[in-house]
Amino acid sequence: MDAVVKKFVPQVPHQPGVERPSQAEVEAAVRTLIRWTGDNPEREGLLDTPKRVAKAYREMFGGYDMDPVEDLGRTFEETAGYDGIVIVKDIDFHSHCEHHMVPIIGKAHVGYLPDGKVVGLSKIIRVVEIFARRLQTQETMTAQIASTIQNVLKPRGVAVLIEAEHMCIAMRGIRKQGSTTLTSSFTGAFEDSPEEQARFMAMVRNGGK
Ligand SMILES: Nc1nc2c(ncn2[C@@H]2O[C@H](COP(=O)(O)OP(=O)(O)OP(=O)(O)O)[C@@H](O)[C@H]2O)c(=O)[nH]1
Ligand SMILES: [Zn+2]
Repeated sequence: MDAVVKKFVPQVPHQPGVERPSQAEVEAAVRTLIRWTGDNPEREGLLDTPKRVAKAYREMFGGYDMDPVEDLGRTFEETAGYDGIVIVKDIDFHSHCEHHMVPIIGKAHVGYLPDGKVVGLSKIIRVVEIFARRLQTQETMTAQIASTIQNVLKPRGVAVLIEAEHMCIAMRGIRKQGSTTLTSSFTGAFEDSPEEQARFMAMVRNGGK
């Protein structure tokens, strides 16, 4: 995990060298997929579907047009000296697996140890959203959230735990419902300290009780 975190460079909105197709090209591609299912794209109920799918894709994959660095740039230093752990837990997300382009549905838990400044809590949620709204593996998404917060906010450490169900496992292939995949990424003080990791995990599990 460490190697992934160190290699990651916050991504520019579009992948370099990728040019977006035209609306007509996307709609034609959706008509092709409809024919691949065995249905008829010319029947009435499917006539507007290519347009709807193109619009839905722009929304579900809107993370390529968003920059997490911007959101994390707005910080506050007036915290009355608070330097304890901050955790935003149970952040629901929907992503899509990069292998099958079907949903990954889960929750992210993100914690950090401030170093003189904190960030708006909604910005942590936005970072999760931005990486979720891209084609992903769960491991990559976990590492991207941790390393982006570490690199931009520069706290003493970041902890990310993601638990998710992959529809490519539930709906097709092995067709196993209800399995949950857990991934975690730790940077800074969390990376070096099993006690800090355990404290994060306990607070996520028990809400700090
Ligand atoms: N590591 C990892 N694997 C994932 C993730 N999402 C899906 N996968 C797996 O990616 C693998 C792709 O395997 P392949 O053998 O290339 O593709 P496939 O023939 O469709 O595989 P099956 O799903 O086993 O039918 C599968 O084992 C999926 O379960 C993820 O987020 N992380
Ligand atoms: Zn998949």
